[in-house]
Amino acid sequence: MQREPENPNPDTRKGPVTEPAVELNGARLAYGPRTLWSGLDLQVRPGEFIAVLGPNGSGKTSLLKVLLGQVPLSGGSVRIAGTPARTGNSHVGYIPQQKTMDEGLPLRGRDLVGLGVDGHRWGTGLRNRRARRAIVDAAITQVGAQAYADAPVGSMSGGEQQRLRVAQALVGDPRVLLCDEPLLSLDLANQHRVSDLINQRRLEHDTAVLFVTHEINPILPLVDRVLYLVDGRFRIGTAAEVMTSEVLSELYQTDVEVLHVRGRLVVVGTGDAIDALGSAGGEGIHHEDHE
Ligand SMILES: Nc1ncnc2c1ncn2[C@@H]1O[C@H](COP(=O)(O)OP(=O)(O)OP(=O)(O)O)[C@@H](O)[C@H]1O
Repeated sequence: MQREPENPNPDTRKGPVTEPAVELNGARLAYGPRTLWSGLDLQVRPGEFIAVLGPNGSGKTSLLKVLLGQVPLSGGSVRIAGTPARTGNSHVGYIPQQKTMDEGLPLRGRDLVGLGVDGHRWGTGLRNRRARRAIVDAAITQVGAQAYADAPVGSMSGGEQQRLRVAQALVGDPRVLLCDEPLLSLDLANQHRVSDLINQRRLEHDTAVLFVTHEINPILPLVDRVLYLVDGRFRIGTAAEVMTSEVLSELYQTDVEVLHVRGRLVVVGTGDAIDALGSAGGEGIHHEDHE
C-alpha cells in the first residue's frame, strides 16, 4: 500500500496553493507559569506580508520558534506550509536575528548561503554538487551579492552579511519566510535593500512573510496585516486598523498616541522600546513630535 504523503500538495507551486501558508488555531504559549499569549487564531495566505510587532519580551521570537517547530505550543494547533510545525521543514526559510560574525570566521559568503541547502534533496556526488552550486549561485545573484560571495563573512559589512542571510533563507525555495528583525542595525539604504529583496521574493513566488520588527516604517508600504502583541494581549488587522491611538492604548493599557508624520507612524507613550517605531533613520520622535 502506498503511504499517504505528509503533505498531499508538497511542491505544486506552479498551480495555485490554496491552503494557508500558516495556520494557528487557539494557539497558546507558556513558559512555566507565564503565558506569553493564548487564544491566537491566525491564518496567513500565500504571498501575504505580516508584520509582527510588540515590546521586548512580548513573545515575537517565540512565535517564530513555534513556527520553526523549535518550541511546542502549550495549547491549540499550528500548521505551516501544509504540515504541522516541525524542525527541518524545507518549505520554511528563516532569517535569524543578526549577530555580528567573528572576523576570523573561516566561512566564505557562499558557504553561509550553502548552509541553507537541504542536504537530503541534493545529496552528494558530482552532479548533485553541481546542482547544489547552481542553486547557491542563483540565490547569491538574487540578492546581488556576487561581488563579495567568495570573501570571508567576517570581513563583510553588516548589510552585506544580511543580504547573504536572506540568500541562505531563499536557497531552499521557501513557501514561508520567517524574519526576525532582519533590518536591525542596518542603515536606511540597506534597510530598503533587504526589505525589497524579501518583498520581491513574496511577489514573485507567493511566499508568505512573517516579519518581526520594532520598526514598522521601513516596511509599512509592504505590510498586508499587523500582529501586535503586548503582555498577553494582541490585535490582528491592517496597519490602518491596528496602528491607532485607540487600539495601542488598549493593548498597552495606558495612553498611547499614534501620529502620522510625513507618511510615517510615530508612536508616543508606550514607555518602552516600541517608541523606537518613530525613530527610523535616526530622526528623533521628540523632534517630530514638536513640529
Ligand atoms: N525557553 C524559554 N524558557 C523560559 N522563558 C523564555 C524562553 N524563551 C523565551 N523566554 C521568555 O519569554 C519572553 C518572550 O521572549 P521572546 O524572545 O519571544 O520575546 P520578543 O518579543 O521576541 O522580545 P525582543 O523584542 O526583546 O526580541 C521573554 O521574557 C523571555 O525571557
